[in-house]
Amino acid sequence: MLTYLLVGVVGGGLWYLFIRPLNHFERMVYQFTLPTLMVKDPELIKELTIKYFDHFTDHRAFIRPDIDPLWSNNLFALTDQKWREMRTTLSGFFTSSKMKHMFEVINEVAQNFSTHLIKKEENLIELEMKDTFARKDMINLLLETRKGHKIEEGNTIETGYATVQEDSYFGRFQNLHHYCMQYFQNSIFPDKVKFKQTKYMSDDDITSQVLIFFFAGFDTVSTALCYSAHELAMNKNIQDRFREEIRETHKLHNGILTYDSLLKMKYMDMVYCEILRKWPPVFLMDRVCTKPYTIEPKYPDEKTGDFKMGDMFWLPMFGLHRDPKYFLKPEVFDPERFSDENRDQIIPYSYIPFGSGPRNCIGSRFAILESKALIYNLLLNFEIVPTKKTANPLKHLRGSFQNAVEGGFHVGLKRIKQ
Ligand code: HEM
Repeated sequence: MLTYLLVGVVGGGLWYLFIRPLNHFERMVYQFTLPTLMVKDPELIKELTIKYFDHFTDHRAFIRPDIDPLWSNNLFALTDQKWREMRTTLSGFFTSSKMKHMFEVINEVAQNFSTHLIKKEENLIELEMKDTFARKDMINLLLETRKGHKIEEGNTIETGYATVQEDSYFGRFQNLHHYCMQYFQNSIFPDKVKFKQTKYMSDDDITSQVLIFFFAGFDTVSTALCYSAHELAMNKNIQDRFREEIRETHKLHNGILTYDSLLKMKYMDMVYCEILRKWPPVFLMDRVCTKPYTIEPKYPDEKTGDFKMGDMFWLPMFGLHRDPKYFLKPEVFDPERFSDENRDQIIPYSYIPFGSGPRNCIGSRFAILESKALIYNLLLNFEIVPTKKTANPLKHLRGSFQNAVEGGFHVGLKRIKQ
């Protein structure tokens, strides 16, 4: 009896402290002693991230500027006015025309990825994408940073950031990213960037931005690609239809992929949007209150939600994207959710893989472009199939800070004879 009482009291206390629903829109969680509002209501997401963005401009700082200036000066970590100025400067580097300008490089490396696999001359290449990429390439990246701006003949590609060995398949994709980052550094940031007519970005500022572009895009894009490979392997019909569209585009443009033709591919876009819906690489994002704010109650029995400076809220991407209120049968991989007819039914701000408002992902265009270029070249030459090692359903690895799955992403690549 006493045990039941104890369990009831402790359980109730924990529930009250950590997961009690307060209002229609929210759930309070604690990061140790720091109360954090988990915002579940799309309308409130809009209110806090767009309409009253001025009250919640920053992400939480993990590293003090005096300890690591390189980290704290990057766009993700910058706060308030410094963030505004840097964001204004950097936004110009991610416009459609800049992406168009980079496309040749992006596609060249994406093609190289497929060519390398074709050279294997194996009927079925069995791969674990994430593992290969994470273990081998991070080591290479850290140890072999060197100069150079070329793709060499043979089995090794050199970039300004890394040398990736020939058996490292998704590393070849990573090179796409490294290569483009080098482009940013060499071509878009010549010597010093002019900053608001009077100021200049220092070398350290530039390095900080290149650092965050690399890290923010490093794991996210390759994670999205791993999930893409898995879902396409498990959904043959979708893969076949997707390849059909790729072949049509290939034929129509005499085998030359252009920026415009890639982005015109509707089914590709539907598939990639659905990947980011079902498997958002960033499953949670934070904001810190920088100016006091009160959320007004919506229903008579609700209380106001008072934010003071330093309080936080979280945007739960994964939770929203898997909520049956917003996406029917959320576990089902269904690109039709993003067809022209159905897209309008998606409740605004229930789908936010790149975050929301002025602080959203600055690299989203770039991420989409490099992912699509890689998938295009891959599907043109290979059928992605499940192997004995393919886990289905995938299970997220608990206790990992990264977005990883139990046992890894195993698929097979079957060469398509042209
Ligand atoms: C599929 C790939 C990617 C996903 C899902 C993703 C997602 C996100 C999310 C959710 C945020 C936070 C947005 C918010 O707080 O509202 C973010 C911020 C950011 N991302 Fe990405 N990202 C991706 C790829 C990239 C790439 C390729 C780059 C760089 C080239 C990049 C650079 C950044 C930067 C610099 C920020 C901070 C923006 C700021 O604070 O102003 N991301 N990203």
